[in-house]
Order: sequence, then structure tokens, then C-alpha cells
Amino acid sequence: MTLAQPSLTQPSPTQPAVVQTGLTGRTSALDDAQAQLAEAAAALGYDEGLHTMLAKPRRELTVTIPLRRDDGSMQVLTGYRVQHNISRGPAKGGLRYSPHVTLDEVRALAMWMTWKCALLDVPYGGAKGGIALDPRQYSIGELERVTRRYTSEILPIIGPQQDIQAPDIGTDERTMAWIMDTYSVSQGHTVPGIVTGKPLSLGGSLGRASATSRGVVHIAKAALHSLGIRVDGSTAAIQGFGKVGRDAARFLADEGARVVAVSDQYGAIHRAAGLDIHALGAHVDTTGSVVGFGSADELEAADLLELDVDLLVPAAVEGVIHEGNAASIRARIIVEGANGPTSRAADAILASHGVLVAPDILANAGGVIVSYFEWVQANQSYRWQARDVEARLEERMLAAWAAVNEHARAHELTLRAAATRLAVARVTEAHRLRGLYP
Ligand SMILES: NC(=O)C1=CN([C@@H]2O[C@H](COP(=O)(O)OP(=O)(O)OC[C@H]3O[C@@H](n4cnc5c(N)ncnc54)[C@H](OP(=O)(O)O)[C@@H]3O)[C@@H](O)[C@H]2O)C=CC1
Ligand SMILES: O=C(O)CCC(=O)C(=O)O
Repeated sequence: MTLAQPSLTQPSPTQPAVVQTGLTGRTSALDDAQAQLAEAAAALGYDEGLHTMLAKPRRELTVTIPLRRDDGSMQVLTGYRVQHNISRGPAKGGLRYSPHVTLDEVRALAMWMTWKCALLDVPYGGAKGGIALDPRQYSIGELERVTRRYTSEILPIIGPQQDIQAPDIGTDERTMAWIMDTYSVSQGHTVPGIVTGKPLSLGGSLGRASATSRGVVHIAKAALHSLGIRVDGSTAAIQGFGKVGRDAARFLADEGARVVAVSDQYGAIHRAAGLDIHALGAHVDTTGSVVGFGSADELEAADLLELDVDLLVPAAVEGVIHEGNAASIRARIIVEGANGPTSRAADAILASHGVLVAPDILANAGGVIVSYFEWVQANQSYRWQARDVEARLEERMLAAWAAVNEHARAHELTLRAAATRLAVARVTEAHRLRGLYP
């Protein structure tokens, strides 16, 4: 099987220790998500009943996952699947493996998936899943056993028309292949539509692995253009060098942007003349980290967020731009590759400083758009060409960018407030039409 990423396990001996970057002062992702919804619900004139219905997840499942470790010991892990809303179609969203996963985090991520799918008009509700574990501490065999057992435990609520998973932090196409196999065995036949982001040879879509990054770059280019900044020669800093950050860096560099800094969990690197992203990719494949890349200087990881650049792309975790550092952000544009990287308090500060923030539910929607294309291809048993996938992705991203900007201008809103209101109104409309909220 071809893997999009190097192995998730077994840290290289050259890797330094993990540093928790820029997390001081972060608020809870769920508080942020709920506050965004509350603002939209108030602006749309919703009563308390409707607001509460939209605020509460439709279904939540917490599962216990016993794992026999390779050394024979037994460990018990906890996993979650939250289906926030299913009014517009099957629940859809990624599966995260991280030691920081909590039920509240998964609830927030599931809610953002609902708004993202509605905003981009893909016929899904929103969901997210997670297992509290650090994948680097487990062998491939252990990760396979955990994934299969988690899938078995959540079988009652998943299905290709019920809830479809995809990769997120710490998971990849191999994880999706294990889920697909476990689910298919339970059904007695192959069910490719149970997951997206799976390997091409199992029915994955051309263009899915890089879709989130491509979408981020479509929005970044549109945002730069809107401020009259040429992409060619613009400067960018990217936090996170995983599935989203790495290809975003590559595509930006291919467009002529100067990617001056990138980071991962181990630290950050900087080169004012621009990093050689292709050489950096080779370094990361060998060592497992951006740290130690010879043609760059080391940088305090938190300082990456405060560099004087045209474009900042947070592509790692939630809450990294917060009340404590928002006033120090010098980027003119933030394009949220990650989900929830900017806290509510930070949003207000950035707006007052004139920083243009392209919100997560718009900026990183390329992944779920091509997941939708992958699911359609599975349902049709027909593979699309890469150029069709990419043209349709671009068309949807730019249409959503235009709609959000138009709404923001018409109502004097930030892009996040505009995007959230548009999405919440679409979800409510689905409820109304179905008669669930007469
Ligand atoms: N994959 C997808 O299709 C989509 C992902 N997203 C969102 O994008 C974000 C990244 O996801 P993805 O790229 O898939 O995940 P990956 O696991 O592939 O990569 C995550 C990256 O973030 C780095 N990282 C983690 N914590 C920190 C930190 N505190 N400071 C700096 N870097 C950090 C990791 O470092 P290291 O390499 O050292 O582990 C890694 O480089 C998440 O918010 C996810 O929800 C959104 C839409 C779709
Ligand atoms: O591709 C998908 O289905 C969802 C990706 C995801 O988890 C996200 O957009 O946050």
C-alpha cells in the first residue's frame, strides 16, 4: 500500500522532544464553537429551543477499547464518535488520534463539520471521532488492533449512508483501509463508501490526499488577491507540517510564494529567503521532523505565529492564536488550515487590528469536498480523472469564498461570522423543510 505520509509510529532517534507551542492562554474549542453558534443564532433571530437543538449533538458514543500491547500487557483506551447534526445527510467527519482528544474537543470538531458541510453545500451532516492516544507510542500492529476494535465498537452508528469517517490528526489512508476492512467484514461484502481518504487501490479518489491543502491555497490566493497582494513574491509562515501544512507549503511555493517558516510538534525553522520545501520534505521523511533542516535557522515555535508575513497558515491544532498572542500577530491574512486555531477572544483582537481571517469552515473545506467526490465515486463505482476532481474542488471553494465575502460585506461582518450565519441558516432550513422544527 502506498502511504501519503511516513509512518505514524516509531519516532526517529534524531527527533528532539515535543514542545507544546503557542498553547498558553488557549480556551476550550467547545466554548469557542458554542459562542460562534450563539452569535449566529442571535443574529438570525432564533428562539432558545432552536438554538439549543443546533447546539446539542444528535448522537454521541463513548467506547472503551481494550488493547493487547506487543509486550503482552493490557491497556484500556477511550474513543469517541459524535454526530452533531444529520439533517442535511449522513454524518461526515474525520477520526483523530492524539493524546489531547477529549469528548468536548470532539463535540466542537463535529459541530464545525456540520457548518462546513452546509457552507460548501455538500449533502452531509457533521461528525468527528477520536481516540486519546499518541500514535507515535504504538507499533503499526497495535494501531491496527486499536482501529479495528474502535470500528467494531462504533458499528451500530456508522454506515455509508449513516456516518462516514476520514483522516484527521494522527490518522491516514492506512487507518481508513483498516476501518473499511473491519466494516466490510461485518457486512459480508466490500463497502468502499464507509470511509473516505482511503488508498487509491481500494477506491480512494485522485486528489483527496492533497485536497485540504489545495483548498487552503485557493482561499489563500483569493485572500491575497482581495488585498491587492501578488501571490508570486508574497511571504508565508505555516504552523504544522502534516497532511495539511506540508502540501499547503508545497503548493504555495509552487505558486511563487516565499514560505519563510514552518513548524511541527518538535519546533520551528526559518529562512528569510524562503525554504526549499521539496528538500525540506525529504528531510522530514528521513528524520521525522522539520527541526535540523540544514538550510534554515531554528526559531522559537511560538514566534512563528508572530512573524511579519503576508500569510499565516495555522495547520496544526486548536486554540494556538489566543488572547495572549493575537495582538502580536503581524500577518495580514490568516488562512485556517486547522480547525479552531483562533479563539473567540483572538478573533475580536484580530478584527480590530484589520487582520483578514479566512475561517476554518471555509478555508479547510477542500478535504471534505473531495471526500464527497470520493463517496460519489464509490456509489457510482466509477473513478473520476484528477483534472475533474481538481476543477470541481476549485469551483466550489471559490464559489463559497465569493458567497461568504458578499454576505460579510452586505452585513459588515467578519468572514467567520458571515460563514457561520450562512451555514447555520442552511442547516435550519433543512430542519424546517423536513418538518422536524415546524
Ligand atoms: N487531513 C485533513 O484532510 C483535514 C485536516 N484538518 C485539520 O487540519 C489540522 C491538521 O491536520 P492534519 O494535517 O491532517 O494532521 P497531521 O497529523 O497530518 O499533522 C498535524 C501537524 O501538526 C503538527 N503539530 C501538532 N501540534 C503542534 C503544535 N502545537 N505546534 C506546531 N505543530 C504542531 C504535527 O507535528 P508532528 O509532525 O511533529 O506530529 C503535524 O506536523 C487539524 O486541525 C485538522 O483537524 C481540516 C480539514 C481536513
Ligand atoms: O474529509 C472528511 O470527511 C472530513 C475531514 C475533516 O475531518 C475536516 O474537514 O475537519
